[in-house]
Amino acid sequence: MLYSKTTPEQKRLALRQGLASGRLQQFPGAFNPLSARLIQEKGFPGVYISGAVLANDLGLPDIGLTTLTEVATRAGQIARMTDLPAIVDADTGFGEPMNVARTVQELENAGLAGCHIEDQINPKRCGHLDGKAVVDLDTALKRIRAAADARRDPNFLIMARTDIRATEPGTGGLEAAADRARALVDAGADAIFPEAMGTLEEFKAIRDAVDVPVLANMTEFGKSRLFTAAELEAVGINLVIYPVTLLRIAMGAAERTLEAIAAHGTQEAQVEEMLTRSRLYELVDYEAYNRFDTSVFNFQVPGRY
Ligand SMILES: C[C@](O)(C(=O)O)[C@H](CC(=O)O)C(=O)O
Repeated sequence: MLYSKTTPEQKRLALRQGLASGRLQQFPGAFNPLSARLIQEKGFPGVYISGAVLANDLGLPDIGLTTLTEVATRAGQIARMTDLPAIVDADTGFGEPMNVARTVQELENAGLAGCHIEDQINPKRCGHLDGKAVVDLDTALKRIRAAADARRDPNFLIMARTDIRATEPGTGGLEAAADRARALVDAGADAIFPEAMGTLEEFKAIRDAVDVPVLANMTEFGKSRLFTAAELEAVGINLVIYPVTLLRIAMGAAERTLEAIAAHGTQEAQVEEMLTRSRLYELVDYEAYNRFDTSVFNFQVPGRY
């Protein structure tokens, strides 16, 4: 009932333990607090909170328009509804290294278990689009150093994302990504998110370059094929995210339903696809609120007062 009773510290520890377990951690992207409940119920070990989803949810493109306050607030609302650790996309960290430091502290305050900070210039783009540019190495490293220094809980995960792969064609970009990944780890990154890897061999090259956990981004309609968990595990990937999957599928269903209502004057044919009223109530733990109400109502004030 209400918010999760698992503390942010416990969630961060669970995230660290999951990453150290040697098993691939699958983190689906929650597009709202309720979907985080569903992710937990289905047995996943964690929740991802996508910057693209947070921006798109506001009707905005994912080009760095959202503010730290918006991201921390919404990510916090999602994180508090689940016992699972939640990792949020902190884009470029919302400014200079000093801003990155504040970003990390605000995300800690919001109950997140970790975040990733990338090396794109502003305005940033989706990592799977062309025409991206990255900041120089010095700036990229300072962002990560600032993030690592600012955290108060040593288990808050600082993940460095590098977008450099797609800025240089051929193997040049891959070598640049491996070099940058090594430097980012030296600057304090706990994990690496190599963006827009094309093949499993590319993921493996980054895996071999660093000795911290490596993330794979299985976003649809992007530059990477949708590798299975088994394929990713076989090349040593530790964490896989499905950032926009649930939003895309939910919006797809919403679009089809609106078309059906417009065409047929009823949603009758769509009802079978819906979460039923009772299933929805189950997800929000409706019964627990009723029990709480009854127990408070029946509470007997002890006679000594
Ligand atoms: C991971 C990502 O940064 C996100 O915001 O979720 C996006 C996902 C997407 O646009 O599909 C990305 O840049 O890959």
